[in-house]
Amino acid sequence: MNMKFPFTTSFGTQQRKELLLVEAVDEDGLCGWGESVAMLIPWYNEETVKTNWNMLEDYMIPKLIQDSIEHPDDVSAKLSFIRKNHMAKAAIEGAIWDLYAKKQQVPLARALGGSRDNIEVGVSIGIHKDVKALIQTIQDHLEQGYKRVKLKVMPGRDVEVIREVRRHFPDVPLMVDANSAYRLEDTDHLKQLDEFNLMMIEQPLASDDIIDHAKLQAQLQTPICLDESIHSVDDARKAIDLGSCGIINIKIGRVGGLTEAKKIHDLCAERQIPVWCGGMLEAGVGRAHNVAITTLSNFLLPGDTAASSRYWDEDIIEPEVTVSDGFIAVPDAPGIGYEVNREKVDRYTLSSKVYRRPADFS
Ligand SMILES: O=C(O)CCC(=O)c1ccccc1C(=O)O
Ligand SMILES: [Mg+2]
Repeated sequence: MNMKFPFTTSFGTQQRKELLLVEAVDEDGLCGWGESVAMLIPWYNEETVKTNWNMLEDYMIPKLIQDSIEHPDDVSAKLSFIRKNHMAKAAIEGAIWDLYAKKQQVPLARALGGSRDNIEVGVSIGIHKDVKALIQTIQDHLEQGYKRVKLKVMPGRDVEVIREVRRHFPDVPLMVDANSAYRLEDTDHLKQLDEFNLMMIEQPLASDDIIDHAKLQAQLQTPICLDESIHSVDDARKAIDLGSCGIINIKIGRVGGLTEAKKIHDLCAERQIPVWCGGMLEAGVGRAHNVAITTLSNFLLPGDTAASSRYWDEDIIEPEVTVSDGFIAVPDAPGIGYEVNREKVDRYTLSSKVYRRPADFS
């Protein structure tokens, strides 16, 4: 699928998306859907669409197919013999969560323990070459009701750009995301951001770091939010203990699925660390999963899950995810609550494969 606009971050520009969908079908013919957020190039983490397919085919599906699954919370334990590959794990676990919720005839949001019936959303805006164009993009999204604006930044596209944005929008809830573009030596430079009353600065330093982030946070007033650095509830605990961040971005794919996402959410609630749901330019299935997890009580800040129409001329779900006054209404149909449009999925499909349980499975 091609996005409506090229999206530029400190690691590169993307517009074409290939996404891996997993459909889990039970003995009664009920089906659940999951979407991998891996990209075509391993920029954000080490996974790609192809490595996901490989991991699913060679290790994950053979393991899950050989015994019964009582509850979706069991999936991550069954797959724990495989290191990392979190986006592939999340794709299949997500399909099983959706299937489970449909079987229980409850919305996925409720199956996960969420209680909100609408969620507040913001928008993530890529690096623009031209500041005027950026101001216009921000203006357009504020008019559409988005509750906060996140700007991608990198060295050379930061302090002066934010100053100009603040001049136009002095009171807008604003944050920035560096996708690991800085180093600890940039501390003095990053301190200049404190004057802009930013909600947070997301992932300024290395994707595998929590030590330097703690040193940086000690020097900054603006809270650091970790994205890339948090892969598990243990990572979150260590980062909180070290003082590496004041806020955590939860992405279902990055942490290996909804079960781990819930654990991080619960830990952060206990430790009074607000969380919000990050985005990975998802199509409808992934977007629907993000909506469901965001209904949990400690998702206290607007997420990056914007409307389908921000990204796609046509999404693969019905209805599409829509935003009104900065809120998404959480669907109340069972499972993810949106229908996957099979005709559209078929039209976009490059390859697909069916894996069946052995005939003697009981
Ligand atoms: O609109 C979205 O889905 C969020 C976009 C976004 O910020 C992002 C997109 C791709 C990879 C990483 C990130 C990020 O949050 O760091
Ligand atoms: Mg980020």
